[in-house]
Amino acid sequence: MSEFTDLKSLSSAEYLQQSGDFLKLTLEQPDTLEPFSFNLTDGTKVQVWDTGVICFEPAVLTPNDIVLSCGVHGNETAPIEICAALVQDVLLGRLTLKHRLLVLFANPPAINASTREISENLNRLFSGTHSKIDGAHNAERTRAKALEQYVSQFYNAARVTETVSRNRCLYDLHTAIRGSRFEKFAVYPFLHNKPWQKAQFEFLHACDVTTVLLMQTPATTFSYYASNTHGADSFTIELGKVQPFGQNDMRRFTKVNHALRQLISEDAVTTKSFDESQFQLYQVYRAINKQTEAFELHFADDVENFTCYPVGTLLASDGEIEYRVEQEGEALIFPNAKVAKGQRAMLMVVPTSVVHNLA
Ligand SMILES: O=C(O)CCC(=O)N[C@@H](CCC(=O)O)C(=O)O
Ligand SMILES: [Zn+2]
Repeated sequence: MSEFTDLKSLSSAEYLQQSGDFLKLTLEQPDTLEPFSFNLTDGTKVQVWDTGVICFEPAVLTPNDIVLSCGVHGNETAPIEICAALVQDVLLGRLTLKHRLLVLFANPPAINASTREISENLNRLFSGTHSKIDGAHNAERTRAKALEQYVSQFYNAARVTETVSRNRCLYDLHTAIRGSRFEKFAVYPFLHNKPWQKAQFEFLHACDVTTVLLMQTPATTFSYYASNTHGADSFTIELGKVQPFGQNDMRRFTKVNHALRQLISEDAVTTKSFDESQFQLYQVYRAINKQTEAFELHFADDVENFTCYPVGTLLASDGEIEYRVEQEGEALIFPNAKVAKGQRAMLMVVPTSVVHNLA
């Protein structure tokens, strides 16, 4: 389609069929988009459920239900660019879909504003937190509730046969505020002591993600919601450091791009057998929550995720409270003094192994 095609002269369906640019359509109408649907020439049904919410259903049934999400934090642009290109290629017939797919551009107003959030952190509002009675009403709460409904609708609408059990996954793609000793890493939500999945580590390896943080407690994140509520294989996947649109070096995402495209268009992703020695595995040693507005970090903004300091080093203070390194090998991750009071301001993590609980 010509780059001069005017969105306003076409219906949304016509625009999408001609341009494949679902991200542009979403960002032009960031608050709401009337649902519509059409079929691709190969029979794949395309349904737009809302702004940023697009569902694809191939004509032939497979057991896999795949959700890809991005833009939960509006300034994390690389995953948004990856997903937008992937959706466009499916819509324009350059990538043939094999499995049911739901793609979510999670927080369009924050993407437009190039900010992490508008009113509050969307990724702290899942598993019903959006509707806690003492909470505020805002666009992120409304969106968190809607996203839960769309994910439920997607998984529940799968055409189930009696003999085939379905495989659900949800990969929530992010980038981190800081640089990282290990550029890409995943957060594996708490599985309530069920075994960690070897096939999922193999998929992460194919995505060029070999650092994994294993969580030991429930969370209010999107990935924990998908895992705990829907039994999906799910991760938060951090693909590098935040950059403005157009400033991502897309060559750094070749492997993850390829793996995601294989995931949706082929029977299986090409993987290597799991070998723990090729991974950096961590578990949470302690979570440090911001208790007062006096919370401050005692290291520089360019200190990378997974940095270790000697035992006794002062890392943060919160009024009278001091947080010092307690254990050899303890590494910091996601330090952020700007979070809301009561929220996680930093995690301290330690190396671990999964061989004792792996399926
Ligand atoms: O770089 C940071 O400090 C934050 C990056 C980010 O958005 N991380 C996610 C992790 C979610 C999880 O724990 O699964 C977040 O904080 O929401
Ligand atoms: Zn994020």
